[in-house]
Amino acid sequence: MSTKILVIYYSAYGHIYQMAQSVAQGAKNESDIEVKIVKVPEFDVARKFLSTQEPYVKAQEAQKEIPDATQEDLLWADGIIWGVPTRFGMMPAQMKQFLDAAGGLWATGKLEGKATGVFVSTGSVHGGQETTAITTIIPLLHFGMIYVGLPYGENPEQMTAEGIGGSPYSAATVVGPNGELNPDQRELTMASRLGARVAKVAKALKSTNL
Ligand SMILES: Cc1cc2nc3c(=O)[nH]c(=O)nc-3n(C[C@H](O)[C@H](O)[C@H](O)COP(=O)(O)O)c2cc1C
Repeated sequence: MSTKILVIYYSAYGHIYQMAQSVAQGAKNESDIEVKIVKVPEFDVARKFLSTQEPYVKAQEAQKEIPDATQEDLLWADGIIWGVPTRFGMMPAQMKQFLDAAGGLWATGKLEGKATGVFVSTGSVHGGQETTAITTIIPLLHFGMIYVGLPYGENPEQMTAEGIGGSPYSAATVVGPNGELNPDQRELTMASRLGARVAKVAKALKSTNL
């Protein structure tokens, strides 16, 4: 039976959505992997406010075919990769709400043993790429998931003094203060390698029945 990888993300302005596609492609390139992409539902109150912004409206239009995430998706998956745009150096409330609502899965240990990884985005280089990844890891460990990072050995693009995303903790992109940048090819490559790495670990864990 194939190993199932869920790419679950929230993306107001589309950058994390672009990264999600590379993550999914990297997972799909591995043998015997089934991939599903879902988005964390928007808050009604946020939609009302953000819908006055053209970049938000455009980005949501581009994602309209992506189904909203459910807790069943989390149960379906053998590996779960989370796309998290930085809000004040940590995950957005939309993502936190989704995780909080899945507390029943924590209580029953339903996500324990699943491989997991994270990709993030920030406006600025030092706006919280690493804090967002590391603080996202905390609830994932509470759920009992097995965290997969992005080591330098597989991702030499990280070894640079340039202001691009990517660290041992997660794949990442820097979008610019006004969201004016698209993910750099190196950031997309690292995202794709993260997808492949989580897929491989999920497959290995599945074969051990952990
Ligand atoms: C309320 C809010 C808070 C933000 N906080 C940060 C921050 O702390 N550091 C940073 O670099 N960027 C910050 N940003 C910029 C977002 O990280 C950026 O818009 C996001 O990464 C783009 O991803 P998306 O296009 O997938 O939505 C913030 C944006 C918003 C709307």
